[in-house]
Amino acid sequence: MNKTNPIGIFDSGVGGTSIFKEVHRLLPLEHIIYLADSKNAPYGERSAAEIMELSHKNTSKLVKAGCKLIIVACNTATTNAITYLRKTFDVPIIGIEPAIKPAALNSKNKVIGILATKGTLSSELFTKTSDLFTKNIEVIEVVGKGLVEAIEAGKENDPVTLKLLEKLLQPMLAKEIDYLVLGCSHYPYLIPQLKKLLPKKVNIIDSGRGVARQTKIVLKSLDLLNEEPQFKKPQFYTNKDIKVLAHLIEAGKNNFNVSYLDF
Ligand SMILES: N[C@@H](CCC(=O)O)C(=O)O
Repeated sequence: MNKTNPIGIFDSGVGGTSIFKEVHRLLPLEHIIYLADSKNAPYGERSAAEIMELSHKNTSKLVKAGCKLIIVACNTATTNAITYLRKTFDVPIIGIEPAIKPAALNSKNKVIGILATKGTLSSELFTKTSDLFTKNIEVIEVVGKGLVEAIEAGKENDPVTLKLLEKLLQPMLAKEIDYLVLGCSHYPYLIPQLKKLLPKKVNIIDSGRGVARQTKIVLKSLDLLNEEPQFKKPQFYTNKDIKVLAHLIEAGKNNFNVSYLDF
């Protein structure tokens, strides 16, 4: 494998672009190929077998494109399929999991909230991690049903989305959480709306920076970090609508390529 080969990132849709941004910020010399499987979103309501099959399809495409490392920028795909992917593909694979550990360690109230998909919250991997770090912590888990669809449709500011968000936060507000963990890579796109609905003392955390840092560590350890200037623009592919994706990554302002691809 060559240092100049691309990093491959996939998500069930546009949400993983929140992870892409952190990776691109930390590793600007890396060429990145991003797959948005928006046609099959949301993954969170699918069975573990379906999530594995879709994750296999996406990883296979990125491996065939010569990617030197794959980032599963989707909590639902990571928690349901990463063990299988690592067994199946001979390429380093980095996943994303809800940042429960820092929330649990830093919570003063000892009550934290986690907003994620049904697929993530019901996965074995999530349950194991959560049990490990939340011994003396109350965890209020809420399935963000409907939020991925809203973001995929570019409706973050729609009154229906805001009402839904308000309803989803109710159980967490009632228990006075002081940390909200965003356990889905789509949700960082709702941070401005969440800030308006939550008291100031509530810290909102996601896993984007951690994934970027981990990517750098792994590439360095394998001597695969690209150190040469590189002129290839990050390449995004979607199998649905390019408009929302282009808007989220500000493709007009940034020098990014967005194309339609049937995959
Ligand atoms: N990006 C989402 C995928 C959710 C979905 O498609 O339901 C995640 O991190 O879980």
